[in-house]
Amino acid sequence: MGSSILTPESTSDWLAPRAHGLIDATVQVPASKSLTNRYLVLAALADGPSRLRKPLRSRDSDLMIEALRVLGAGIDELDSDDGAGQDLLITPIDRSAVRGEVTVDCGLAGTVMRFVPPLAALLNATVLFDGDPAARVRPMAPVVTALKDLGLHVQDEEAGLLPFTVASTGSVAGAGLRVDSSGSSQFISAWLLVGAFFEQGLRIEHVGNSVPSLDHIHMTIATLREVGVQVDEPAPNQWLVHPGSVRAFDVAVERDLSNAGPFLAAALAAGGTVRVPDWPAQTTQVGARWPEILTRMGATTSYDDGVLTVKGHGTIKGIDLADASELAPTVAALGALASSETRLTGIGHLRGHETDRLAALVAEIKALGGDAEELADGILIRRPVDRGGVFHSYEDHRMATAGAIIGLAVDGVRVEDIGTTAKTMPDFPGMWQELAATGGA
Ligand SMILES: O=C(O)C1=C[C@@H](OP(=O)(O)O)[C@@H](O)[C@H](O)C1
Ligand SMILES: C=C(OP(=O)(O)O)C(=O)O
Repeated sequence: MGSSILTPESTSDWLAPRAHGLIDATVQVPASKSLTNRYLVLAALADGPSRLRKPLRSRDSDLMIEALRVLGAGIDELDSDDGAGQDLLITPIDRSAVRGEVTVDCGLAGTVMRFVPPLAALLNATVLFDGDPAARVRPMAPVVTALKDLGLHVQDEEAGLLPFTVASTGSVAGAGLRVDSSGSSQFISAWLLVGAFFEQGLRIEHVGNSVPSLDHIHMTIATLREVGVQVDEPAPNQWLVHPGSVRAFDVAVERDLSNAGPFLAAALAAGGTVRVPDWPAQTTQVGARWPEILTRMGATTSYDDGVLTVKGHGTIKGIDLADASELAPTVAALGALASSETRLTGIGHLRGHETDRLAALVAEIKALGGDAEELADGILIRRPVDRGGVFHSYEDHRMATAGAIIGLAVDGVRVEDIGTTAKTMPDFPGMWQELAATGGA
């Protein structure tokens, strides 16, 4: 009888499709999480209604939408011009209104938990911020310290972690902040996004070890400049936001190049060709690095008429790569299939992402027969995986997609909680099955 009983794990695990032949797929990836959530914040503060064309709709963007609604923004859905998607029309927050006590659910979204508390400082409101149990261990101290340094009343029961309450009258003099952003670039982006609304603007200086994910800070600055906010970088690790306003805007949101990563990586994992249309010619997304990374790992890539094409040729080479930021779990999955070592460095802060990604990757690669170890600021993958088994996702969308990549090439990989991919890609399981089916899965 024992053998016929399904354990809870076996009922909820998702058997990753195994591609037995070359794949040949064209994949439309959803819009960028990072751009969608920046545009949402800026639209909520703009001087008139703004329109986001085909933004991301996923758990992280829906948490941001709900947070901004709770704080007084109007957010309505509209059919896109081509009828093939939805746009969002955002009516900004009336900052003169008195809001009283409200609660914001941050889920597990770093962009919500780091970007929205500074916005609350601009309102006459008392806002309780909380999130998933897994969010309650993500680093938040630099946000709380900065709020206090600006003179706001913050009540945090456990110093520097969610949940906490921010009380503001809505007027902040601004001036200068020193922020330790060695744990996340979001600690800088958060203040850049709202600095123009402080009476004197905002001068921000990073103190501490190096700032990770610098591309995301460049994205914040580029986005601010698009909507008329003046931002200077007087010296490395220093930023100056001039007092001003956000011009209402109408923008088509770029596709998410980080989320394109697992699909492009599939061309190497399974062999074959993957095309991603609507690849921007110019972008601030860190995913712009995919052509270079995948070429170094053995693919050939080409870009023509807005379509990025990646072809795999049956071998995967290990890579030495610094500062891969949110691309790291995808590169690690390829590293776990590669014929030589992969060393990813400059990503120590991934220990504070959705889970401790360094520990999680090492544990899961070892569980499938590979060999890997944590480095002070990254991971080293020594030997590829050689068998299937359960690949735990730790409520982390990028761990789940890493398991799916490995499962394309290795029999019997079962990804625990594939639904966690809804954080940024609600249709991932279906899109992945479709891609794998082109390889005979
Ligand atoms: O600002 C953003 O949109 C993000 C910044 C990065 O955070 P870290 O600096 O914590 O890596 C990135 O990894 C995250 O997925 C999104
Ligand atoms: C680190 C990530 O997310 P977050 O925005 O929650 O920090 C990520 O998406 O890889």
